Amino acid sequence: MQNSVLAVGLISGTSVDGIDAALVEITEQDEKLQVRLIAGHTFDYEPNLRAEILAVCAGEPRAIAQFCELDDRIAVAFAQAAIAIIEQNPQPKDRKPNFIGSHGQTVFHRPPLGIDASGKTTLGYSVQLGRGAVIAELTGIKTVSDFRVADIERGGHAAPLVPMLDWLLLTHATENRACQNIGGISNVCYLPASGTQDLVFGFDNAPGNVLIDMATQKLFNLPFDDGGQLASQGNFYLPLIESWLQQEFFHTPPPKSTGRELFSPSYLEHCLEQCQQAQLSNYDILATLTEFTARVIALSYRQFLPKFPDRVLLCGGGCRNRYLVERLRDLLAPAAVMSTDDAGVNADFKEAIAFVVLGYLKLQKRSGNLPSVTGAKGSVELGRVYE
Ligand SMILES: Nc1ncnc2c1ncn2[C@@H]1O[C@H](COP(=O)(O)OP(=O)(O)OP(=O)(O)O)[C@@H](O)[C@H]1O
Ligand SMILES: CC(=O)N[C@H]1[C@@H]2OC[C@@H](O2)[C@@H](O)[C@@H]1O[C@H](C)C(=O)O
Repeated sequence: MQNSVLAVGLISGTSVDGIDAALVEITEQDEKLQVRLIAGHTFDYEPNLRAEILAVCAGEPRAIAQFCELDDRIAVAFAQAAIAIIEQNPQPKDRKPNFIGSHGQTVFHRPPLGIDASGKTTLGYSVQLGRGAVIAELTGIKTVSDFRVADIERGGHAAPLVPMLDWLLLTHATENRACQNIGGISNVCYLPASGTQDLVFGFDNAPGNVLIDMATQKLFNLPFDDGGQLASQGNFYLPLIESWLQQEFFHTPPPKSTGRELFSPSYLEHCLEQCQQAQLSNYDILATLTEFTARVIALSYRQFLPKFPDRVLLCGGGCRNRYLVERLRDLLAPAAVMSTDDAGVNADFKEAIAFVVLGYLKLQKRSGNLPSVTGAKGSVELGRVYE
């Protein structure tokens, strides 16, 4: 049976740089999914809204009423992004999207702590703002949202969730692959050749651009290190990197997830103080933070992946940082390193596409999580539908 749907995927990630919107057509035949990206666009947050999101992410206290107001402001921005991408890309016969899959904006993420000696269970907690009900109301389109809740209820980390898309679209017949997302935070998904769903393995493995971005803003008053050109003018300082690599998170076995709670402004401050004590120039500092990011990724492969991959497929904004990619090529040899663009999945909009696919699975009453990745007790449908 062939089934074709049109949908919009929406996400703002941990970089908080803007809302990624993807207009996508999904076609399914004999359980083989085909995903066509019709259009992708990033809609920048209005600066005041972005500043408020970053303040909440950094743990600044807010009254519950302010928090709810922020939730609705984000939802309105998401709805506007959906409407804009639909209007900018009129479809034949005035075809309208069947649904929106919206991840929202993560502002807090705490992994599950499991069961302690006294028998107390602490489930994870993950807060995404931009409620689906408002998006559905403003767009008039059925919206699937709240994707992380059900996995958390089963004891999982509810992150990363994109490995379902990686498995569906990027598994290779003979090659062991790793999909490496470098967003604000980095996460990896290991796809064994012709592997079944239960053999997929993935986890949040490193900071992504978060430290590099914060340092670029602080030291150079620029939003990010375009192409890695600032870092490429410096020399990295290995003794500091080696000491930073000792951090517990990097040595904790998966399942594991993290966020801006760990790689926070105060984490960066601590790094910067040490760099200044070592008398590094601003260029050296960026080179050191970039090398640190690349080495954490490489270390995680050697420590935790079942096998070293034949090929690494990069996605997320970090794959536009040429210096970082060059360092990864060196550190991940002999694996071939390229972008998911070269394997048929747009590297900038992969996460937005993933939330279309997860929304599609929900509407088909199919499970969306991978317990082998999130550590949940079982497979479960992800998301809540708002009409
Ligand atoms: N040309 C470029 N050169 C260097 N870095 C870039 C470039 N373009 C984007 N980036 C980096 O990518 C970041 C955005 O990446 P992305 O949109 O994948 O993050 P995200 O989706 O917010 O994060 P996450 O995947 O953790 O949720 C920017 O903040 C910037 O650091
Ligand atoms: C809680 C949360 O939003 N986590 C993000 C974050 O950003 C990257 C990494 O950490 C990943 O685990 C996840 O996002 C993507 C979309 C995911 O769930 O696959």
